[in-house]
Amino acid sequence: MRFPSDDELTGETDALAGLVPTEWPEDFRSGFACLVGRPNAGKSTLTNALVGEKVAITSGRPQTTRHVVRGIVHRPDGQLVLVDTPGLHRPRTLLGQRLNDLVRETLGEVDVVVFCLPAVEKIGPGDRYIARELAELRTPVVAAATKADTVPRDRLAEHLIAVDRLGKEHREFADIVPVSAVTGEQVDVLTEVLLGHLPPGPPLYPEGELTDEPEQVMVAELVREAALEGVRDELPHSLAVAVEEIVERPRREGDQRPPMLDVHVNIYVERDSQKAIVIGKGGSRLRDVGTRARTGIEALLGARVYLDLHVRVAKDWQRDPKLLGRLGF
Ligand SMILES: Nc1nc2c(ncn2[C@@H]2O[C@H](COP(=O)(O)OP(=O)(O)OP(=O)(O)O)[C@@H](O)[C@H]2O)c(=O)[nH]1
Repeated sequence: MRFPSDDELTGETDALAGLVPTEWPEDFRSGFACLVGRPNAGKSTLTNALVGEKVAITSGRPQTTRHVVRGIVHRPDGQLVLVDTPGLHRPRTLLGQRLNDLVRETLGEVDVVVFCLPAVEKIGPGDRYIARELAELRTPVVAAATKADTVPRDRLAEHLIAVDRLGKEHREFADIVPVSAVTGEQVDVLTEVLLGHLPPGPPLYPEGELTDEPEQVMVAELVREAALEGVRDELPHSLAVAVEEIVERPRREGDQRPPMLDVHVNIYVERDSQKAIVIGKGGSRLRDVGTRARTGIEALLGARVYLDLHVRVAKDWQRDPKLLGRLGF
């Protein structure tokens, strides 16, 4: 009963293929950035657009940072490492408080913060709360007017003015960049702006490296994404996912097919009504969730997967320190 190593999954023997380069241009810059913004602000989509491909996994390498790396942007003149921050929320629950401590710590340690403010929505109390928090930091903050493709130019201009005003009310933004992660418009500009905020230094990761997020976290996230699809508004923060076990099935000698993994996952919700939403009529929605998540997990792990999903009601899981610990908070 063990989780197969990366080597076994990819068939690669040289896990360190592509070492960190020993030579780099004199004016090379490298460092860390964090994307923040209220839920649905476009952080994940923008991360993928900046990295240029869907984040892939690699592991078994010491981390340069204590933080979870979401993606790495490689450019001839610099390297930008995007690290994860859990959502920045008003601390209403224990989860909120813990997240916020973690968020503050992370934000204080990166070189630049990207504050995502979607152009489709008016700036609201949630954004102001984050702006106030960011004003406490010394880290430069770049405001990204995300989802710029969704509004006409005049609305975008109004949004940019509102973003500028928000900065002036709290702490002026180092830059304001409209960007669309979907059309790719201005993604390069944003990358350039962010690189400009990094200190001079050597590349931190080998070229080709995209992220070193542990498999279990990535698997949990794929399930969470699938489970929230279409019901994000109803269950935004009431759903947590824990990967209980990933077990490789024994194989007959000489079997050339990819390994078969049993992946056991619990989805936690807070109320029976939420459980019903996740499961759907006669279990139809949960089956779809499973199919979607399984496809992603198979691509991620390079293995065939049997995905076993259980939806459990854990009343007030957000306030239960033991359960929070198990869920990785
Ligand atoms: N049209 C358009 N839609 C976008 C863009 N970026 C994100 N979206 C959509 O906006 C929704 C939310 O995007 P996410 O990237 O998941 O947002 P997030 O900030 O990571 O959300 P949380 O995980 O809830 O914090 C998704 O449906 C995306 O497809 C964009 O540039 N243009």
